[in-house]
Amino acid sequence: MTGFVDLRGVRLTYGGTADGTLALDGLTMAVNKGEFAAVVGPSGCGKSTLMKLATGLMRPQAGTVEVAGKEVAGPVSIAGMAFQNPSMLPWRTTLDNVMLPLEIVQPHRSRLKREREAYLKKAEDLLALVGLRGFGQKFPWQLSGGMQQRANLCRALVHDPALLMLDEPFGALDAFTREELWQVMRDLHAEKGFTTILVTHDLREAVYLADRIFVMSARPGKVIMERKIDFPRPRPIDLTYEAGFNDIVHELRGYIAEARAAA
Ligand SMILES: Nc1ncnc2c1ncn2[C@@H]1O[C@H](COP(=O)(O)OP(=O)(O)OP(=O)(O)O)[C@@H](O)[C@H]1O
Repeated sequence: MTGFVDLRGVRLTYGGTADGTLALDGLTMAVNKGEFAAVVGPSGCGKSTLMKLATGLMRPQAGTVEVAGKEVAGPVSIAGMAFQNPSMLPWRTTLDNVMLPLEIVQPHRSRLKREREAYLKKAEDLLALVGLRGFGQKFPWQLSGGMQQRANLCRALVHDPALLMLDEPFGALDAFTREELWQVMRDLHAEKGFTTILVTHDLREAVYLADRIFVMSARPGKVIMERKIDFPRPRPIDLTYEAGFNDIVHELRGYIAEARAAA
């Protein structure tokens, strides 16, 4: 069975195949439709590179990358992305930042002028869903880091992507804000049902949010193991303080320590 996101035998070298950096080699993974997948691994193992391949920002030198049954040959328009740095445009209001993908991604781009009111409502509804009701007219620099990251998630989701790619989106936040945002993410995923791939260094974050965790080797990265996470949903945040939860975090930590030692 092929996954909604399907990478097979992928190799990616930066800066020329002869003397470049081999980032990924023999990477194979398949993420099912609607699944919340997390990718963890030693620093520099190629996690961000994997995200660039799955969103079509780069092409592999060997192997195949498919999304929704189609070989990825350019930027994947059904994907939304959010990174550690929200990078909001400071001269646009929060609402206008959230609306930005609609000015770029088809078919929304052609419809935006005609259906502006409906799109505005959609963006405002998303802001409300992440706890930012009434903040649309503020500029990003008037928001806290956690609020900016909430708005960033809205921007990644405003064009209803079937696939959401998250690269360390909560990494720069304090522990309390991070836990709040995990719950926001949990609820958005439950409500919208998009397929998600989350790259994170935070094993608690991975275990709390994911249905399945892919563990990568040290560079050149490949998937060395998959761990299914069966906690029922919706998952209360207190789960992260339970013994069974911490056992899984500890188990994953062991795999990564082994991968680092084998490098
Ligand atoms: N544009 C680039 N040019 C050359 N080498 C690169 C480039 N981007 C990444 N690399 C190298 O490829 C390897 C994988 O990088 P990547 O950023 O994918 O790893 P990562 O797992 O996301 O890292 P981290 O855990 O530190 O965030 C690293 O050795 C990195 O130095």
